[in-house]
Amino acid sequence: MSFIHCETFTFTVMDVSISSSLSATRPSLSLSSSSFPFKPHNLIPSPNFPDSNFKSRNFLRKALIWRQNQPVRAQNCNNSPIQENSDSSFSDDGFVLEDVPHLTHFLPDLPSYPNPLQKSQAYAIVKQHFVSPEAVVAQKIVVKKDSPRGVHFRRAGPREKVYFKSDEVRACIVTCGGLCPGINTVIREIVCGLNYMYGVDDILGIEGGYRGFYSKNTMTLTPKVVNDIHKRGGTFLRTSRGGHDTNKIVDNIQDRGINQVYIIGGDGTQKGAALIHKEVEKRGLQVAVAGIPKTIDNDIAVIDKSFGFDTAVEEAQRAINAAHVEVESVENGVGIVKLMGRYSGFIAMYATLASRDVDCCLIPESPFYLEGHGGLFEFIEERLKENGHMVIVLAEGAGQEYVTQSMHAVDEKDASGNRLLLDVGLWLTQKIKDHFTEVQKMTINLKYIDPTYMIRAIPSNASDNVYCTLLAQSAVHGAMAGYTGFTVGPVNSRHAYIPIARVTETQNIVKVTDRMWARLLASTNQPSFVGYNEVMQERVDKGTTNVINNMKITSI
Ligand SMILES: Nc1ncnc2c1ncn2[C@@H]1O[C@H](COP(=O)(O)OP(=O)(O)O)[C@@H](O)[C@H]1O
Ligand SMILES: O=P(O)(O)OC[C@H]1O[C@](O)(COP(=O)(O)O)[C@@H](O)[C@@H]1O
Ligand SMILES: [Mg+2]
Repeated sequence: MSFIHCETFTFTVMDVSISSSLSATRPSLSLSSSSFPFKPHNLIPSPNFPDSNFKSRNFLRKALIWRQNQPVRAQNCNNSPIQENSDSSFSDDGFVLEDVPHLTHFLPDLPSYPNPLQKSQAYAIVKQHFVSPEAVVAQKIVVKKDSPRGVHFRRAGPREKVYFKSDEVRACIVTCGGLCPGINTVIREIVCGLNYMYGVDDILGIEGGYRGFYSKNTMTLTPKVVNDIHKRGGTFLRTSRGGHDTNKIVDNIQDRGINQVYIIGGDGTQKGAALIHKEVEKRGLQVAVAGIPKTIDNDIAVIDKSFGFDTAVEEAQRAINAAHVEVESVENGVGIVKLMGRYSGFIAMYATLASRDVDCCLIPESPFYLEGHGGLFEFIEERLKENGHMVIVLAEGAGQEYVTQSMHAVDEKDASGNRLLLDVGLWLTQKIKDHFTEVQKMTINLKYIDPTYMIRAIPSNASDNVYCTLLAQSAVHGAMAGYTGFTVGPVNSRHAYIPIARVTETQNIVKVTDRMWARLLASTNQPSFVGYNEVMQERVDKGTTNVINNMKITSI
């Protein structure tokens, strides 16, 4: 068994089963990484680790070749050679650690200090004060007996050593992108965590998103100032889209003497955080950059779930209930509820599964069609005959291709470059109305509810509050321990430090081939629309249209 990793190097290799017997001797070995030519989030695969699980196959192949050509030099994490454990040998069990950067990677002489939590009353009773440097969290927990051990992330939590003296910390917090329930709780808990756990009392709030670094004044944050903010929706610090200017931001960080930056935001924000981290590293500044992932859409990769998502699903129930009450009180009532979800239908899917009053859920990941056998119109007709009413839940990103084409709209973008969506709810309402009055000659009662901003603006519920606290405290522990360029989040229910690139390279979407979507289909009994392509092709073959894309629109 062998264990090769090092907090002090950018690249990490682990070919190891971490066992408790090993942790006592901390069998950490490191490879000299100076000659390593590329560093996509510090990942080195074990030699026989199958790269089919990864997007960056090429990288892994190169890493593998590089790794096989390297002389192995055993060291511990303080760079002093250690004796290889007797039961340590290189094993090809496919263990991979995707490590996060550490300040000592580019500031090797940075002094460390004992963690003040050692003396904390709160932690006095905890069996193991500090998270062992060997503790990692597996990305995949459902495995087969002989499958490679796979990707792991560093477990989040307090470390024995910190790389900042409490009275030398000047932290700042910024919130960017769209709103989401729970942002204020995260702000509050970063401030309180820094203050109560580490005695830090110099914390600045950057107002109005990234551009606030260079165009606004800062506000001083103390536990007293943020005491009540978790009871409010929105963000106490305000937010914005666009305005990310890496150099101006880092100039400002430098000018203000900030050495810990906490960045709360979605995929766009995290990409910005990665750039800030890189610039900080380039300038050789002792500045820890910590990202806290935020999105109501739950589309951030790797982490189990984003904060505010549970609150959103819960609040969505109120809109669905209202739609249901309305439509069951009239004849042929059809309720349409639009929920957020730009590219992913998680809110719609979970709200549907939770509600039991929803007859049909439409999400961006599962294309649907309106006319013909197996189409939405046919399904609505059946449900109305059967029950006299029905409720449709619609994610805002669903059917965008239809709406765009029918409105001949041009692509518009917001200040951050995100495509602006058209209102699919209004479009669908009109289509259903037209179909049933003009084609079916049937009177229906349509009620369209768009609760999106009402959902996004509420404070977080109890479970999200707890979750936000964990995120905030993990971020604080990570920054104090000298980690940087990382994002925090739960992976299989354990909080971990994840390289930022890992959460921005892909977006989480509902996998319609997974069992969860099947559960939804089984609960609503809606059409799966899987025949979509076949139907379209059939129509093209029949000569009704020449272009599949046009067909989608002209036939609706
Ligand atoms: N690729 C990127 N590189 C640097 N900054 C970015 C990038 N994408 C977005 N940002 C910045 O991140 C902030 C929030 O991005 P946005 O996409 O609006 O929200 P979210 O972070 O929730 O996805 C904005 O200030 C924007 O300028
Ligand atoms: O109207 P805004 O503020 O641009 O926000 C709308 C978008 O924000 C979202 O809530 C996602 O926001 P983020 O990208 O900031 O996470 C989407 O669901 C929605 O399309
Ligand atoms: Mg986004």
